[in-house]
Amino acid sequence: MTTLAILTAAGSGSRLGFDLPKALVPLRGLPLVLHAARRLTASGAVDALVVTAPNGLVSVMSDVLEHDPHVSVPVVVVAGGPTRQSSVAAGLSRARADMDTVVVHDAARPLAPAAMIRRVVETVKAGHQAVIPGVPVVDTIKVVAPRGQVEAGRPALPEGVDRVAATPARTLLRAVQTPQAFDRALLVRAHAAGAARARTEATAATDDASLVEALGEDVFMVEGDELAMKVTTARDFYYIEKLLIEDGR
Ligand SMILES: Nc1ccn([C@@H]2O[C@H](COP(=O)(O)OP(=O)(O)OP(=O)(O)O)[C@@H](O)[C@H]2O)c(=O)n1
Ligand SMILES: C[C@](O)(CO)[C@H](O)COP(=O)(O)O
Repeated sequence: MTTLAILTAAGSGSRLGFDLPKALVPLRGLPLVLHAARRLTASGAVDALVVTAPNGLVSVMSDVLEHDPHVSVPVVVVAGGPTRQSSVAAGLSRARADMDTVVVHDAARPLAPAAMIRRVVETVKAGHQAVIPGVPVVDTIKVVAPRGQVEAGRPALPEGVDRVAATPARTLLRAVQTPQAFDRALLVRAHAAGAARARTEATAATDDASLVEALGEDVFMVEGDELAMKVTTARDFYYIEKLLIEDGR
């Protein structure tokens, strides 16, 4: 039985604001997607890779990955969709029946360490069907009431003002990272059930585990890692570059 990793790399990186799609932006000379692919390979926990590429860049992405001596597992590049959820679904459609475990990882998290990748995959192999990494949050998190909905008995709020609806106990909150690993059949079922949401950012699931939760199935959490942080803005990019230099690479 084997493990497939779907590496999502089809995003544009609009919040990063560089000239290239985010996954192709070089970090210390190597595109983000290659950092992530090398770490997945180095973990020894992954047997094959499916990488999602922005429309029109499938062959560019293939060139980046197929000639890298450190990516020693078979790689297939597919065109992604309009949302992350639809891109993962495109990758998942390439999973073969003999692949019992599927790992979903973001190229936008290029430094996820091999030990953390193994931790997530091994927990699935040990019988937990959906496993995600999480880290404690440092801020107090508030839930605000949905905007644009008139709340009975309350005056309309001016632009730029939200009403706080709740304060979840911080000790129970975790910020969730990738890679997330799943029993393949469960992930296929979760994506099939949630497929109607995948078309737009407004409705799409922001991670794969939430599609599994929507089925009413358990999702389990293991310890994440600061190095698995997501590159969203330019500030994240320069911070992660500093982490990489400190890490001696
Ligand atoms: N249609 C999409 C959108 C995102 N992704 C991937 O999903 C991961 C997380 O997405 P995000 O950080 O939001 O990347 P972008 O969509 O590129 O960023 P932005 O929203 O700033 O444009 C990234 O590795 C990205 O390449 C994808 O494969 N397909
Ligand atoms: C999947 C994810 O990385 C978990 O934290 C995150 O939800 C992706 O969000 P994005 O807005 O697509 O970057």
